[in-house]
Amino acid sequence: MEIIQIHPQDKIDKEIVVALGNFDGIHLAHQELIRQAIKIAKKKKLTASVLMFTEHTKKALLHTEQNLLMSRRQKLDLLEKLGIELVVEIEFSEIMKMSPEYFVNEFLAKHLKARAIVVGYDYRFGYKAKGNIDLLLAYAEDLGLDVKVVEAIKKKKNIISSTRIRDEIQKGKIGLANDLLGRPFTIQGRVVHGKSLGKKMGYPTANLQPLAHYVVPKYGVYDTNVLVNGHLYKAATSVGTNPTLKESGLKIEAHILDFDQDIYNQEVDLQFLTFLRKEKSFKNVDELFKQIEKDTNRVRARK
Ligand SMILES: Cc1cc2nc3c(=O)[nH]c(=O)nc-3n(C[C@H](O)[C@H](O)[C@H](O)COP(=O)(O)O)c2cc1C
Ligand SMILES: Nc1ncnc2c1ncn2[C@@H]1O[C@H](COP(=O)(O)OP(=O)(O)O)[C@@H](O)[C@H]1O
Repeated sequence: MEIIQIHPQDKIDKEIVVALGNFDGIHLAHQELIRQAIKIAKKKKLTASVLMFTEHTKKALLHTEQNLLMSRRQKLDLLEKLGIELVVEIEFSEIMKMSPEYFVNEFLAKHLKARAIVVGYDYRFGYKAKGNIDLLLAYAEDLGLDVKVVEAIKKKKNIISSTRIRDEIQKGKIGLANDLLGRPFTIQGRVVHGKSLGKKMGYPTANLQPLAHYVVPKYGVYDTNVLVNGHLYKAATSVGTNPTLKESGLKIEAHILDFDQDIYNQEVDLQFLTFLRKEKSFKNVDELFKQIEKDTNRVRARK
């Protein structure tokens, strides 16, 4: 899969079919859009592409909201796995300024050489999101562009959306979120140093520094898997502020079962499977670690 970063004036030299959207999470409905794009690409001999909006690095650093379902790396890896051939990245601030007409007639049709477009039923585009599906269809007809609009896909009577998945994760409904994603919600993070109390008490934990501004799962303990160096291990994971220890700030820590390696500074993938219990403030550290033992046993018992 080829990845290119462009500015509004740049032109690309391939004729493409382009799937449009933000694709945070690449959930089941996003996956359908991507399948449709690939189908059209095969039929019309076009390059199967996705247009991705990036944030200016400085702005991304200032970003205070924590709501992403995946990092850029995770998105690119999944798009490649699904069969996308080209990802075109452009800064959102540059797209935002284009009028709906310029976005379709100039940017998509001329600069990107889009010959077909795949969008979801509620797609908006252009300056102040003024463009909608009807407008897109009208411009496309004049240009002779093929447009495939994917209807709203539902699961359990509700439309699948990134917003809905974020809400479920924040409520601890990981099972449902994973059903809508079509895979486990996964936080990528680097293992950093904590207070080293875990090791002393027989339950070392890998403290994760997330690699993106992920949505934060409901505080509590989760049954998880963790991918370390290509190996998948079971792990009992805590998300929260560790109230027993009067700590402050968010901590995501995984006790990996049957594991005894130094993994400081390594990047791992933490896959959330089930919410086990709420975070609690225990009377003392011994009580806390008795409970951690029980949590670990529940994870061990999982098939
Ligand atoms: C499975 C598991 C469950 C946890 N549950 C709680 C909890 O309910 N309340 C709490 O204050 N801390 C909880 N923690 C966090 C521990 O306080 C923390 O992992 C421990 O103090 C070790 O910290 P360290 O990695 O900085 O050494 C839990 C940790 C794990 C691994
Ligand atoms: N089973 C395990 N689960 C998680 N981390 C482990 C495990 N075994 C060894 N480690 C290593 O030990 C570190 C955790 O030990 P801990 O005492 O909790 O230290 P810290 O407070 O720095 O997180 C991890 O970052 C990792 O390098």
